[in-house]
Amino acid sequence: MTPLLAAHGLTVRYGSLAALDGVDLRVDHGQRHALIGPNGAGKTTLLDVIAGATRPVGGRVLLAGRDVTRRGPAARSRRGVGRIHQRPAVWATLTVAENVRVAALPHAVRPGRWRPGVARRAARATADTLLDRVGLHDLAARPAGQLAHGQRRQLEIAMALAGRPRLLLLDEPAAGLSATEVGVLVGFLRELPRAVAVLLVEHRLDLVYELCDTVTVLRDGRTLAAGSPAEIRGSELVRRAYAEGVV
Ligand SMILES: Nc1ncnc2c1ncn2[C@@H]1O[C@H](COP(=O)(O)OP(=O)(O)OP(=O)(O)O)[C@@H](O)[C@H]1O
Repeated sequence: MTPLLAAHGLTVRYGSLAALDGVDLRVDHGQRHALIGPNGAGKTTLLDVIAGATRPVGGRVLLAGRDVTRRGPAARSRRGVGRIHQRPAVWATLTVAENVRVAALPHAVRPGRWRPGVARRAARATADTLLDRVGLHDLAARPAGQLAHGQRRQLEIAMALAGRPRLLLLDEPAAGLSATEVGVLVGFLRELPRAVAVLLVEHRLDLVYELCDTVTVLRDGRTLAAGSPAEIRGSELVRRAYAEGVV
């Protein structure tokens, strides 16, 4: 079956540094795939390339078999790529509900059927549902800038889901969250429908092993290992890479 995401030979250079050096990655429909590795391994750069925010100097990105290497972030989003960032990116002066509605609007009606009133109503309904799901319904009227970090994280996830992604890129979603908030996040991610595949960058290996069925380990811009959580957990190569300098 054609994979949802296929990346071949991705290379990104910053001066003499190869942030990515010929990386291959495959994510299947509905998969929970983790990307781990020491600091500076290239994990965020790989998400950037998949999201279309960074153009590689070599390699190709295919989404459901289509080459999108030359397409920007908006085109990737239309093709089903959603993303949350290391630092939650929300519009601080808009309310929580408005943030999700704005994110939902371009996806609210099918292309060619655009009518402003219909789209606005659909976006409003999507926002209501998603704010319920992430537990922010009671804060819907609050400016997003007033939210605590963990709440912003939930809001950004709701905004990403408003784009109806088939592939959700999550960059360290647990960073800066309290233990309770991590529990909420994990519960939420476990309940995500399988129609959404997840590519998760996370330093907390307990979360990786709990949430993911496949793990790819990067180091110095290259793939060090890939396999099931059990295989990665048992890998001496991975253990050494982590012992030598991580997190
Ligand atoms: N815009 C940039 N300009 C120059 N170097 C960069 C840039 N972005 C990333 N790098 C370098 O590329 C390498 C890979 O960085 P990247 O952020 O992808 O790593 P990472 O695995 O996500 O690390 P971390 O776990 O610390 O977030 C690092 O050496 C980093 O310093």
